[in-house]
Amino acid sequence: MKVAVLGAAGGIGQALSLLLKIQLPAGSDLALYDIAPVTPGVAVDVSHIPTAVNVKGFAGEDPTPALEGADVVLISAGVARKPGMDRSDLFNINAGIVKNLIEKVAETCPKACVGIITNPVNTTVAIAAEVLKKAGVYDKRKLFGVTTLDTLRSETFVAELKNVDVSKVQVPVIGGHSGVTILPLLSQVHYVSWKDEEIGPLTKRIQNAGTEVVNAKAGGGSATLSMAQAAARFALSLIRALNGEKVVECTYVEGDGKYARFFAQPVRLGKEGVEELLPLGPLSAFEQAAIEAMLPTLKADIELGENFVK
Ligand SMILES: NC(=O)c1ccc[n+]([C@@H]2O[C@H](COP(=O)([O-])OP(=O)(O)OC[C@H]3O[C@@H](n4cnc5c(N)ncnc54)[C@H](O)[C@@H]3O)[C@@H](O)[C@H]2O)c1
Ligand SMILES: O=C(O)C[C@H](O)C(=O)O
Repeated sequence: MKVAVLGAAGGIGQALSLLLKIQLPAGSDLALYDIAPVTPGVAVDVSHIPTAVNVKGFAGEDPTPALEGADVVLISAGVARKPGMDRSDLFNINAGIVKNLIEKVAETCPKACVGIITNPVNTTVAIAAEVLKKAGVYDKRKLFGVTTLDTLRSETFVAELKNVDVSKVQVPVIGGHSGVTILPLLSQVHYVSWKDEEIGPLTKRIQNAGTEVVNAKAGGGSATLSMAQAAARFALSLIRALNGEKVVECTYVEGDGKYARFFAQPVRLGKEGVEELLPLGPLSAFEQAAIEAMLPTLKADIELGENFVK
């Protein structure tokens, strides 16, 4: 199994590379790529950790050598938010970066599973889909927006608020990855009962958690360490599935289009990527209303990405 990280010299990329070096199955190859000249050095650095994972680093304008033979490509290349910005403010720079990188994926490893971390995820995934489609290699089972950080945050905040063992908390998070499009299905959390007045504020905290980090870092970037853990969890689940296990994760994929072309939802992963879209399950009146309320934003975000490529 070969995993390529594009954006590997960045805040997320370096921490993710470390986690993958430590946790990928023995015999895996890890290719680290970034435009930053330090990237081969990042690879040398993590390569000294004694695990049976082969690491190579590549810098410069062309990601092709990193992508050759890749089974999984994780993309965190691009710019991050500063206080006062929305994720959508990153579109002008990150749209072109994702488009160019995905063109190389389409040429070099068209059958790879691709996880997009670069914001605005609601839009960059649509860009990636359109680029792959144009190249005639789009397989919707293999393209993912990585929304796992919303799941991690939901697990953490629910456990804190309800004083329960965090390792037992599971929270499906659906929709997209910005503001009101992030919807944790708190009504489905097992072993927890809710007061009506808890749901609104907790939902809002989860939706604004990215901004909480951006403000706390005060101009020094956005979530990197928790995001690296989220991306590692997603990638390791995907790799277990590609190796034959059945694994369930929430992720932003092209589904049945009931709500929007792309929608984060629980999916069963298998040897070819998404094997089955799982039902959202019973929704509370609050959750049903929140889905309806997010759809204009989510659909506009998706359309922006589609039009960028067309
Ligand atoms: N999906 C999520 O939940 C989530 C969470 C946190 C951050 N993000 C997003 O991830 C992205 C990266 O965040 P970060 O904190 O790692 O930023 P960063 O600035 O620390 O790192 C970005 C890296 O991308 C590299 N890069 C820029 N253009 C490139 C190109 N054309 N090819 C290859 N590499 C290129 C830079 O050299 C840099 O090393 C941002 O867009 C951020 O908003 C997403
Ligand atoms: O909030 C951001 O800009 C980064 C990321 O999407 C996050 O949720 O932390």
